[in-house]
Amino acid sequence: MNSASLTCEEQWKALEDYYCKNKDNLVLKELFKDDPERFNTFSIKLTTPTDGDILLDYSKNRIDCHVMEKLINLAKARNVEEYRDMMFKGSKINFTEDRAVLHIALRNRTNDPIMVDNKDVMPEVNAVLNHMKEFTNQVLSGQWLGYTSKKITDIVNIGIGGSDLGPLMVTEALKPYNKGLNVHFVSNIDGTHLAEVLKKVNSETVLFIIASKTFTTQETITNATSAKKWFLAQAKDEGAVAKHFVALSTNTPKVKEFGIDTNNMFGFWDWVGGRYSLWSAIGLSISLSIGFENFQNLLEGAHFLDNHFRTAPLHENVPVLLALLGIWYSNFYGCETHALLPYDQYLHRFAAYFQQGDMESNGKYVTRNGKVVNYNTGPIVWGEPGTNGQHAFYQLIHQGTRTVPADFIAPVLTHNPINDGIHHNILLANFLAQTEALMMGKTEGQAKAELQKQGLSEDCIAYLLPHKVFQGNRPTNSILIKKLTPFTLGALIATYEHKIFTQGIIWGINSFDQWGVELGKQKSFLIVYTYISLRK
Ligand SMILES: O=P(O)(O)OC[C@H]1O[C@@](O)(CO)[C@@H](O)[C@@H]1O
Repeated sequence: MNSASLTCEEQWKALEDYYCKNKDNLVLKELFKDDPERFNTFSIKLTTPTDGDILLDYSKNRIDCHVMEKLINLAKARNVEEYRDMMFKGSKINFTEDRAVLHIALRNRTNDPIMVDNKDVMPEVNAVLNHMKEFTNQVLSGQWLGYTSKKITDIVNIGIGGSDLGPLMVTEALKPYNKGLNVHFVSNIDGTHLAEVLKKVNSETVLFIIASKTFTTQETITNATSAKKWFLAQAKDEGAVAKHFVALSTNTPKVKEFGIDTNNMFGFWDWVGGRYSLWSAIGLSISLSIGFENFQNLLEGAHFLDNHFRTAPLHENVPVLLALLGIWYSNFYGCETHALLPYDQYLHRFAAYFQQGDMESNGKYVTRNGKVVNYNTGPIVWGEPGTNGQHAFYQLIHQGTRTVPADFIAPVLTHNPINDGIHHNILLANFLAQTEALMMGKTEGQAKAELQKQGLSEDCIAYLLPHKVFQGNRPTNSILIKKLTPFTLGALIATYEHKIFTQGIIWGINSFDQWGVELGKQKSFLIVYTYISLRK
């Protein structure tokens, strides 16, 4: 029987059988020795229109062609392609909230109609983009003036989760494109977060952006209320609020109730998930930071990757391959975590962003059929930029008892070639050396030879030797972009969004609701109200 025609269960069993028989035979240094073409076999290059190539090198994974064939067959058996097409068409695949999942519409640069409830969403998407463009240009040109007729110098984005992490990560990543505004983010209910920012801004030249899809999130509304109180204590005029507060939300009544002029509201829709919302009005702080044209380039990059994901065959599909490799480690090697290791300081919030993106999407244990899973779903996602991580946790990655699949990400070119580029050369050397060292390890013979060169006694060598051996065979992906630009960042983020989507479909879970965050919130409300009532 052609293995592609097996059922899901049979495909999963085929992978389990292959894993059990071959898990100890998949030794990377042997696989490379046996196949000089291994890199070419297990790497993919995407050529962008103007921002160079994007390379995925997945050759340093514990796979061979049989594993990849079985994983692709599993994806097919789990109808990944069908669900992908349903998402792009606007089907309500977020089945517990009866919503479409259409962050791809926010960056649908071809403007092809996308229907939700028999209505093309693109006219409204474009209307909000035009409003964002107009407002961005007004603020950056100095046309938009505060209550004392001064231009805006600082923006403060008040939001949390998807209303904070995306704008924060992107504005940090694209700092080289900043147009001059000082950009601040307040998210934590801890008063320290807002207090420290308020020390840095002037009520006459600050613009507060209240970012909240629901406009009911306790942290955000509390922070926004305190910011407004601080502002009015200085401006002393309710009329001044309209010049210094804008809202990003789906909830017009709540925005009005807060006291923000709905002309200063940038809307979006319930089919935009919070953790997928940076492409929407939630991205206003990004647009104000880097300019609307660069925000559009961010959208273009994501759209480029959307087209790749939508059209490339599964075995040449970057997000699908990353997803399947993650499944191979989570569900067969039993790995609990996945590390995102960007070798670029501008991407220092990249892992944090995908902690929500991945863990709030796939941290689920019930399938679309309402059954409790009997397999692992979303991994614990973590990471820090290189080379800092090397001095923090690489000891565990190299010699710990756990296998930590890791994605190494780097730009070939830096924005800051200081000191004749020596810094970037060292950074990239570490990027390359670490993935090789994780793969090759260090044998007892190699470690012994090194110790002997140090002139140590035989007893000392025997004592130290076990600690100096590296088992190696530790899996990594290497992702290289030409340079960190709005386009390549957009493509990179979309890559991981679609990886998460693909894994959720294979696990049969809903990646687009987040009931798990509600329980804690409800209890915190109860405690707050109890505390307040007791104080009276
Ligand atoms: O944008 P908002 O509605 O204020 O929600 C903020 C965040 O809160 C959640 O934890 C959901 O309650 C995240 O999913 C969301 O991004």
